[in-house]
Amino acid sequence: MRTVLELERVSRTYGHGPHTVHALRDLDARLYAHSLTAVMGPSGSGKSTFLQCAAGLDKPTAGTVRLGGQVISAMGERGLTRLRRERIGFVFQSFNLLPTLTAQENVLLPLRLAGKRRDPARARRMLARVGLDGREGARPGELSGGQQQRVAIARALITEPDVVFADEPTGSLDQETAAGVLGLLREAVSAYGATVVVVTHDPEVAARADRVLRLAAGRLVQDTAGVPA
Ligand SMILES: Nc1ncnc2c1ncn2[C@@H]1O[C@H](COP(=O)(O)OP(=O)(O)OP(=O)(O)O)[C@@H](O)[C@H]1O
Repeated sequence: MRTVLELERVSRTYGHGPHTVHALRDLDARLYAHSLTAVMGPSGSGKSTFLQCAAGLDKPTAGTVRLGGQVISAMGERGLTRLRRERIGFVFQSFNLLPTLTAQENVLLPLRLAGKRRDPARARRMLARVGLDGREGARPGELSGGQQQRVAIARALITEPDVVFADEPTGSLDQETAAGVLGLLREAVSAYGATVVVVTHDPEVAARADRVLRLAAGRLVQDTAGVPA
């Protein structure tokens, strides 16, 4: 299994002195290519902090994060912004689509931001793959929650990122719609070879993941892939 992302002895603390919060403590983890990993754990266990450090949205207080062998935990903000645009895809609980743009324009946004060629046919193909054939011109307000999340997934995949990070992607959807969205993330792995990391409380996601990482109090306490925690 090829390692895409590696966290080595990563700690993230907030605050100082007696008020220090240890959100992540000396955490080692590897994420493998072409797999769906669920990151689980109780509220406050460090899941969001893990995602933010792994995705270059936040910097660890100590330790190293490597994406494809490149140390990203030492990169400056400009480099990180570029890296996030070009090599990482994001899917959020609240979809985070731009309300004034159509589905197609939302999907093309990462390419626009990266200064790359925006090919409408490619966006349409991507929207068709997520089951939104014919809805290219719809704005987010005209789409259901599940459909909006499908647009967000298409947007996350259009740059063919090294890793897609999804933060509670099914959190605001009913069970049936959530199952559809989860199926799409699974398909992104099996059909397109994507690497997907989902932070979730949803046991359905964990049940369909290739691997589950469980955090507690900022530590990795369980790894179902059998790598010693
Ligand atoms: N910006 C911040 N300032 C201070 N403390 C923070 C900050 N962000 C997170 N923390 C603390 O770090 C710890 C881990 O938080 P984190 O949000 O990573 O947990 P989580 O597992 O994602 O929780 P949840 O499931 O509730 O979203 C918590 O104790 C939290 O209060």
